[in-house]
Amino acid sequence: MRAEAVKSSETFIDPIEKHFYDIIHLIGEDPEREGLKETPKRIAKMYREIFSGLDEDPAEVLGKTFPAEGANDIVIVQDIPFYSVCEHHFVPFFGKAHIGYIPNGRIVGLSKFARLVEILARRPQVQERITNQIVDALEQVIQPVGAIAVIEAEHMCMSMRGVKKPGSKTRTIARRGIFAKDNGVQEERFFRLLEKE
Ligand SMILES: Nc1nc2c(ncn2[C@@H]2O[C@H](COP(=O)(O)OP(=O)(O)OP(=O)(O)O)[C@@H](O)[C@H]2O)c(=O)[nH]1
Ligand SMILES: [Zn+2]
Repeated sequence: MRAEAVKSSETFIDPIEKHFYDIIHLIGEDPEREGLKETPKRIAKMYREIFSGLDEDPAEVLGKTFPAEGANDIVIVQDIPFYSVCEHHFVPFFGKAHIGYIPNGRIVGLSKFARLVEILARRPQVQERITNQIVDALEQVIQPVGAIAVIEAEHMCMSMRGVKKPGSKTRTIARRGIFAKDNGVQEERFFRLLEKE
């Protein structure tokens, strides 16, 4: 591979730009050719966007909750689409998240589930961690009777490179409270209700 390209760092607004300028050179391309000239800047801007979840706190996103006396049965928000970045290869993995919980006097605004998935996905991640962080955030903020999250995703690092198996899906699950304690009774209900879709 080539040596690092020479361009004064003053010409870069974002330090990420400088590093991508060098990477483009190192792979054997010309970072000064017209089509690539603005690419380091675009990538820097994109990285600030797709990793913006690192600056956000899941508990804060769910922070606003509401009382709901008598709401003591399962609530499911399903098919929340997301795009994340695999922390091993820095290529996308994407799919859908399904979240269920049984309230314990307090409920969460429905949009906040999508916001929660969004900020957890906008970080370098592994699928298992996002799944667990979803239920941990719910536990922390509203102490539900139980919480469950399922994520189904395709990993580009398995599709476009490496083992090259496009279409293969990974499913992860995380359970807290009653979902982990009642020998699968609530978990089975959750999956039955999901299948109704
Ligand atoms: N458990 C888990 N593994 C992941 C996730 N995303 C990517 N991986 C895996 O991370 C692993 C990294 O394995 P390594 O052997 O260190 O890297 P590699 O040589 O590039 O592996 P290959 O992908 O098999 O070519 C691979 O098996 C990926 O499939 C994820 O969200 N969860
Ligand atoms: Zn990967």
